[in-house]
Amino acid sequence: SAITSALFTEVAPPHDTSGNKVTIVGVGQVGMACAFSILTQNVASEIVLVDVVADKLKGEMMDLQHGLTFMKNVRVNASTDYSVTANSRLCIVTAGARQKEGESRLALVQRNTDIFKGIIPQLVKYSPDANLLIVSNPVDILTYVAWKLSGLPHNRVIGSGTNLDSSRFRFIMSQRVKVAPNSCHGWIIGEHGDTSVPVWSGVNIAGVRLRDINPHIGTANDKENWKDVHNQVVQSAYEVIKLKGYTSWAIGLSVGTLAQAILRNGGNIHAVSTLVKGQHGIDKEVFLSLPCVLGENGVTHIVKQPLTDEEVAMLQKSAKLMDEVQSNLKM
Ligand SMILES: NC(=O)c1ccc[n+]([C@@H]2O[C@H](COP(=O)([O-])OP(=O)(O)OC[C@H]3O[C@@H](n4cnc5c(N)ncnc54)[C@H](O)[C@@H]3O)[C@@H](O)[C@H]2O)c1
Ligand SMILES: O=C1N[C@](c2ccsc2)(c2cccc(Oc3ccc(F)cc3)n2)CC(O)=C1Sc1ccccc1Cl
Repeated sequence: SAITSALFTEVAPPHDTSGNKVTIVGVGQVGMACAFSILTQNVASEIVLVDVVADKLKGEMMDLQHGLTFMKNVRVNASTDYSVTANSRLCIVTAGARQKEGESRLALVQRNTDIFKGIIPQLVKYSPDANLLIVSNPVDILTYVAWKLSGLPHNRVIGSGTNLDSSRFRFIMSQRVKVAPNSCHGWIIGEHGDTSVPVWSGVNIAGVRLRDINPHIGTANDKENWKDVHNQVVQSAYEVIKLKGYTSWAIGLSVGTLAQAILRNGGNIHAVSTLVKGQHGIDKEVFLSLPCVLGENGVTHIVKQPLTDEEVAMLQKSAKLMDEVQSNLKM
């Protein structure tokens, strides 16, 4: 235009994409909480949104764009066409159908698997070098589905897994001990949701293991009933749903932190869902959460936590059940 030609002398053609591009598929409650978290934590230089509902997609894009003057150099774009996602370094998938009243989790899995058949190949077509971060539920099985549909190496297909479970555990623990949540340490591993596994031997504050103070911690005969902390992790998920109808902010902050570890090649360790065949006696191709080192090549290492026989048995039970569900899926 007359203004831009009066304003600028072009030196070289600008690239149409930036170095730190993140795609988010699904602009529902979770997807937009992830977008806002990534935007405000300055994780990405470009955020691209994809959804099938065009009006909501454009509205969410515009609403974020109108706030960009308050942020550092971030671009926000959106389209129902996956070509807009080209050259993403990280693709986050929050798309999916919600569990219907009385719907079995297996039925939900098949519905979301069918949705993934239209998403995952498109993401890989335009960003073959990207990491995939799966959030949609059931997240462990859908991370397996995404891995199979993508053809990517398993280290680059990650599920948010028990990252949110672990964060809720640490917060509830902090309320008991009355110190900051990020100074309370504990790892929840295994299957995300109702059947996750708290590793009581690792629960510590400043390296002081609570089990060394209370040897019964996490057991039925613990007078302080620390086992209830894990029960509250599950109950609080249902309570938030009952109170506000969905959950968003905690999972959004969790995903923002995982995205930062991956995009900054941070080497940070988080409980995320990864291929656990060969770990803790598991011989099935299933994804469960263990403490993983995260960087730009996805999961680079798995921490070999010493676990009790009971903890190993719970992991193996989840692995068996998930393998059965996966074998019944029409991929
Ligand atoms: N892993 C976790 O810890 C965790 C925590 C909370 C929620 N979740 C899961 O995240 C998912 C999203 O939750 P929500 O509350 O945002 O749901 P939502 O219904 O608000 O949003 C889902 C979005 O996906 C979109 N969508 C549906 N089919 C699509 C397709 N084929 N392509 C692109 N987009 C599509 C919908 O249009 C909608 O905007 C659910 O599966 C939920 O269970 C996981
Ligand atoms: O906080 C959350 N909100 C959820 C949700 C979000 C929108 S609709 C339902 C939610 C809550 C309760 C049960 C529930 O049921 C499912 C259904 C499928 C599934 F694979 C996992 C849980 N889902 C999704 C979800 O995974 C969480 S985290 C969570 C859930 C249960 C126990 C412990 C935790 Cl840490």
